[in-house]
Amino acid sequence: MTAVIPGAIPIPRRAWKNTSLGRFFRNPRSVFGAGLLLIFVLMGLFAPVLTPYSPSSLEFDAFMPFSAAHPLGTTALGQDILAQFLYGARLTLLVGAVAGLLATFLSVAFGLAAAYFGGWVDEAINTLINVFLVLPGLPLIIVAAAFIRGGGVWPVIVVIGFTGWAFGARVLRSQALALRERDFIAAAAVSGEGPLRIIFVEMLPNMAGLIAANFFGAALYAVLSEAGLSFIGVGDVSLVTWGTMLYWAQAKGALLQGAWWWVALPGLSIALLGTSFALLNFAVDEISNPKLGGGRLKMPRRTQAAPIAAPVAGDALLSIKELSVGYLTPTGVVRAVREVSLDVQPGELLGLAGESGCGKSTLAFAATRLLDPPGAVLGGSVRLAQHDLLALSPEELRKVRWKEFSIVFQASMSVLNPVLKIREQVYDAMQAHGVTDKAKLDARARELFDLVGIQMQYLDAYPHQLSGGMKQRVVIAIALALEPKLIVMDEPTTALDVVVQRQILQEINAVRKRLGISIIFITHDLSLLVEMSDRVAIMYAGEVVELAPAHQLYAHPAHPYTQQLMNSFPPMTGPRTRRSGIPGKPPSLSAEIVGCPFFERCTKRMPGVCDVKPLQTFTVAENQTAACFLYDPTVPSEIKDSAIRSSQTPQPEVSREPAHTIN
Ligand SMILES: Nc1ncnc2c1ncn2[C@@H]1O[C@H](COP(=O)(O)OP(=O)(O)OP(=O)(O)O)[C@@H](O)[C@H]1O
Repeated sequence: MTAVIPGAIPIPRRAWKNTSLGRFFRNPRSVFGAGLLLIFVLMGLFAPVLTPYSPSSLEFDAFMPFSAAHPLGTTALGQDILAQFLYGARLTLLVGAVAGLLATFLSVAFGLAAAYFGGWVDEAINTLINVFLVLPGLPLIIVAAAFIRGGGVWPVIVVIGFTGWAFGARVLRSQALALRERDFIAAAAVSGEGPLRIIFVEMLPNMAGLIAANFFGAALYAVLSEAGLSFIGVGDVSLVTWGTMLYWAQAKGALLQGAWWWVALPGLSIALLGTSFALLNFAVDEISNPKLGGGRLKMPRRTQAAPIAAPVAGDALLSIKELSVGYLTPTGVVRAVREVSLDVQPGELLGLAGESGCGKSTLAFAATRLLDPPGAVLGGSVRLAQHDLLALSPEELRKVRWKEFSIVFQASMSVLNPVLKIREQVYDAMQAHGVTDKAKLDARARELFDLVGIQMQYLDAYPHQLSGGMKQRVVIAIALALEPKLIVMDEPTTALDVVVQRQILQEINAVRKRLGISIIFITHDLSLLVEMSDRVAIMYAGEVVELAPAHQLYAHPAHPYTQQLMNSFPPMTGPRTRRSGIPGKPPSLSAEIVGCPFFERCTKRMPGVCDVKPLQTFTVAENQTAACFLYDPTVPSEIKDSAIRSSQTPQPEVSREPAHTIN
């Protein structure tokens, strides 16, 4: 019996009619296509039962009319036409199925290899595909078949298979290339899945419809090619297929003799077989794509979070030291992160904020070894517990990722594979790290769903059946699967509406406190960050310009940039007032920055100090640091006082650029 949770919209148990087989039988095209194919298969299988004659026996008179003994008469050579037709189905289907499979196998192998390995492999395969596509199909088969003429059915199958793969390979290559760029493939690679598993478990199921279409197309091509070859007398005309029936009917003047059915029967059957392949092609495509098979399920009521425990204090879990990261572009190096040092304590939620383009994501990507070229770490170190993250080999990194730390990105719900059920995807991360026991996997999945507030029934849903918020919860559940010590969350809720964002953020915070994991949290919502973080780091132009406990940062922001940033947001309490952004724009990260990067936009700037001295970080209060010369004990207090005084009088605008988005 399905348990009913009050207030929730239960997912009905998967009725038989909702299974792939159920949908197959409810689809008129698949029923008609499969029905036709079944008739032909049964005809071939039961040929010895349906007719007493051998198809090649020449013992009867030529062109005998219809009779009880010969319901379809006889051929010019005295063979029973019904026997020829029934037995002909056997070889015709065999050629279609086996040559279709062979061509499909080659298409999949070449198409996937080209897309997955890229580079010279792709170039070589693409050239081969182009050569096969440029060569005219039928003449190519005729030439090839002429060499192996009279060798039975297998040479015909081989020739058709080897000449019929190129078009499918091109289509599958394009599909695989598109899939390779999808987030869920990148996520599978990041979670440690090997190339074979990625190809066979992640990519192939997503291509099932196309592969099936390819198979039916190739089978149709094979049947028609065999008929064409036989009809013109190439191939083995001593075999009995519908193609050779056409050949003999034409050669012996069946139409002139009035025996039109000798031509019509195999011709019409070939057309009907083609129709059944085409119908099955459409149906399989629909069934293999879960998006076409079910409705969207509604958001369930969230479960109540358990009481929250305080975070555990102790030595730094993550220690980033003087990390410098750049993008090596043709016009020079964009120095996106500049000698950043940050520590994250066990159980701590460290918020990271700053304007768009200040290097938050680059810092998160570089620290977790996810930076792709042209990004490169230019210096510094990252330690997570006992691991020197930047020095780990790919294999060592694979073992550490998900187990020691995991990552949730902006809109990372797109990492969910659309054709795999949520359950399989939750299991995946755990299986990649050696948890294979089904009971343990199931128990853990249930635990995780409970943690992030999703009903268990959704384990058996497909991603498209979940709302955006639920998908994001699933991704967070997956990130929690192996109880990592640290989760890096880069704007994990940006793609969601404000209400769902809040819910999920609160949920994340509750889970974090309950499990004692550390989180680096990047979000555009600074007031929320202040509310939920233990400490907040403010980044500007690739540097951490202020680091302080959240309440301290809120009550006494030290850096003028933080102060101006805070002024850009509505207050958490009190009346709402009109807010403006920070005038001006950050400096170019490609250029050398002398002095304070915020100098041009700062209302408290001290010319002659801030724009000439190398930037340093100063202690402002207990646990609060700021990269600002207002806190430099060597700068005379008169200069500081004058700068602060002048900031209280209206400032000339440095730039009339529109305010920037604050992230
Ligand atoms: N592939 C790239 N090539 C060159 N420059 C890049 C590349 N990716 C990012 N950058 C630059 O690096 C700087 C930091 O970008 P990053 O995405 O880390 O900032 P961010 O603070 O996370 O911004 P956002 O909040 O918009 O994501 C920006 O100036 C950006 O233009």
